[in-house]
Amino acid sequence: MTRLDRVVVIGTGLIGTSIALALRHEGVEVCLHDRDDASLRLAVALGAGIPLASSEHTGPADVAIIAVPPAVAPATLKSAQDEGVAEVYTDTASVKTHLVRRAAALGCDMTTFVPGHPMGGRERTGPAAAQADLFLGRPWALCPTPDSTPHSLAVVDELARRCGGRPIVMDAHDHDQAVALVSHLPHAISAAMSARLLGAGSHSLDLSGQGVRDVSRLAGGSPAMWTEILVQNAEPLASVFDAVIDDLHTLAQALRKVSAGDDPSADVVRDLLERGRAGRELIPGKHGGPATDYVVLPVVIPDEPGALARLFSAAQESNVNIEDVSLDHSPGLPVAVAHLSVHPDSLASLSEGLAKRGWMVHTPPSDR
Ligand SMILES: NC(=O)C1=CN([C@@H]2O[C@H](COP(=O)(O)OP(=O)(O)OC[C@H]3O[C@@H](n4cnc5c(N)ncnc54)[C@H](O)[C@@H]3O)[C@@H](O)[C@H]2O)C=CC1
Ligand SMILES: O=C(O)C(=O)Cc1ccc(O)cc1
Repeated sequence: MTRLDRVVVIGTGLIGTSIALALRHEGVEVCLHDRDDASLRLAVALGAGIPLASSEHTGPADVAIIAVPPAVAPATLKSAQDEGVAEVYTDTASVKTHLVRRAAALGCDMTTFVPGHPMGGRERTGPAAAQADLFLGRPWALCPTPDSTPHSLAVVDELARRCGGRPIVMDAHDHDQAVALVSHLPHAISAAMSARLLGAGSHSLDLSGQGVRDVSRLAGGSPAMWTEILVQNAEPLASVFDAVIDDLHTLAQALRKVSAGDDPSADVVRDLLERGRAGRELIPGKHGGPATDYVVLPVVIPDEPGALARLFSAAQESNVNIEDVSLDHSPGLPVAVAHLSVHPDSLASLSEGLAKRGWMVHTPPSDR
């Protein structure tokens, strides 16, 4: 097994601290560094490791992880290598071709460097949002350069696995094309949709339900960091945008025709919705297999302490495993709606079990 006894994390924000916490759980010794003292102190207080500056070790660590914003990642790598903090280096930046080009131009040692990208994250930044299980079951792209040694790749592969991730080795160019579609496009669409809300009056915003919350989640990310990401992946991203704009343009045209009385144009609308549903079904589940299509059972619950606990225990008495749960609650109302996600085979037992125990359930129709 590849040795991973001591690591250095540079950049103790969301990603760096999450990696550090995951490695601490594995018993790995972690030294931390951040240019911002407050971030470093919080990461230390969370148990992510000890400050690099106070470490008694003088020799290089097994691997250093550069988890800083994309624009400063190449220069941070260069100074870490100049100081000899580790034998092997990786990073977590969301775009790879730009980083590799800049790192080579700065004279970084490309033999000990294996660019990486863990595909786990959230829309919050900083160590306070860090989670040890952020990468559990998530893909972790490894994009070795032509110069990266097999030993360097083996060390970074081991690092990703010890954090619970699934390493996938790929070329930096292919990586950037892929993330343009599956990561950067969703973020930009979330921002574009949410930006529309700026002009909306409160009479519109008051009607906000789960749909607008779901689609706007990513727009909550850091505009500064995401500008760096989108700008670094400009070409692949612009091409994906063109395709989406084509779809939306066709949709707008069809809607105008329908509104002018051309009923058959509704087929164009349906076609996009059908393709959308089919595309969504292709997204692999968290653990790489086909996505499990859970069904959601809405249950009305009183807005009072202990209501959720009673609901869960009723589900347990019905012998049903709840896979996920979300709550919809309108301010001022004495009730909320708990959406319980369960395996389709369990829906009937859960629905009957809860109804029998006095809960108000709304069994969904089988298809819409
Ligand atoms: N946010 C996300 O969900 C994901 C982000 N990434 C990538 O991971 C990297 C880090 O992102 P986050 O942790 O979200 O950002 P963050 O803003 O939470 O953390 C970045 C940290 O880097 C520190 N930093 C900045 N310049 C530095 C320097 N020169 N030397 C030392 N520390 C420095 C900052 O003080 C901050 O604590 C980015 O490159 C991002 O593209 C990758 C996967 C997911
Ligand atoms: O919030 C989410 O769902 C994400 O997908 C997070 C994310 C953000 C940036 C990345 O480079 C990779 C993953």
